Amino acid sequence: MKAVEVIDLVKYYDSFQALRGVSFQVQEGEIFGLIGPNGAGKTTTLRILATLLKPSSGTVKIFGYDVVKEADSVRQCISYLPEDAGAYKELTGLDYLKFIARFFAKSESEFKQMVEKGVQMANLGEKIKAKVATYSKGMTRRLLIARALMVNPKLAILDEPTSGLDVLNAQDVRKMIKDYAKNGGTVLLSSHNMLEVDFLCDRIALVNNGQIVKSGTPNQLKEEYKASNIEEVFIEVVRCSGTC
Ligand SMILES: Nc1ncnc2c1ncn2[C@@H]1O[C@H](COP(=O)(O)OP(=O)(O)OP(=O)(O)O)[C@@H](O)[C@H]1O
Repeated sequence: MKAVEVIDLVKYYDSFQALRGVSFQVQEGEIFGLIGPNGAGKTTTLRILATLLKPSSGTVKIFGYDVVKEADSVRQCISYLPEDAGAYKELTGLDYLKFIARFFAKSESEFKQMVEKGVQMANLGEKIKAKVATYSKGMTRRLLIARALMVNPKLAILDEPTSGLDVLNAQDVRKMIKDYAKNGGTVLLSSHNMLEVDFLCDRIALVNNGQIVKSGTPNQLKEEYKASNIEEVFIEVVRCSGTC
């Protein structure tokens, strides 16, 4: 089944056109990455999918539900993690996970399962009982990713999940995302780190200047452009656009 179907998505901020006809699909169980430089339109796309921003035109469906006409049904399928998300600093990590789980769990046993899963995913050891105010950036990010995934969304929308993290924390977060998809979840993420998506994503779309300039599996793209990594592919695609 199609988890995401985006057709000819356009977004204007006043007279500025941030998205110029973006189309892509994500299949259930995939990790799909929107990759591109700062200002390419990744966050705008993700915020529209998360029902936080209205498109100017085009169609977006999440598991068959229209993000404009059926926003409530879409919200029940997704978990969205913004790039600049924060957690309540005065709560402990554990209390924060419990606070979130209360909104989503339909029974006491589901609540317990969610919290247990969140604690396991965040993998913060004894620090889970310390206040979020005492966490490093990496620890907070791990808590937030755990929060987004523990509620078992059909689709996790993660904006720059590893942004600002050191190598070890970034690797932990990537593993959390991989494990989530291995267990049947679908993930749509954005990144401007073109090297990490090789490891993480089943398929990627390269976004530049409000448009998807190329999409495929990382291997397909590297082969097509005889490149050793996605950064080289991106440079080649942008260099060639309009001239090759
Ligand atoms: N609220 C807004 N009002 C006006 N312009 C905006 C607004 N939000 C984004 N933009 C513009 O739209 C374009 C796309 O921005 P967007 O945040 O979607 O890019 P991005 O690919 O997520 O970038 P980054 O990697 O830096 O987060 C940029 O030129 C940005 O300046």
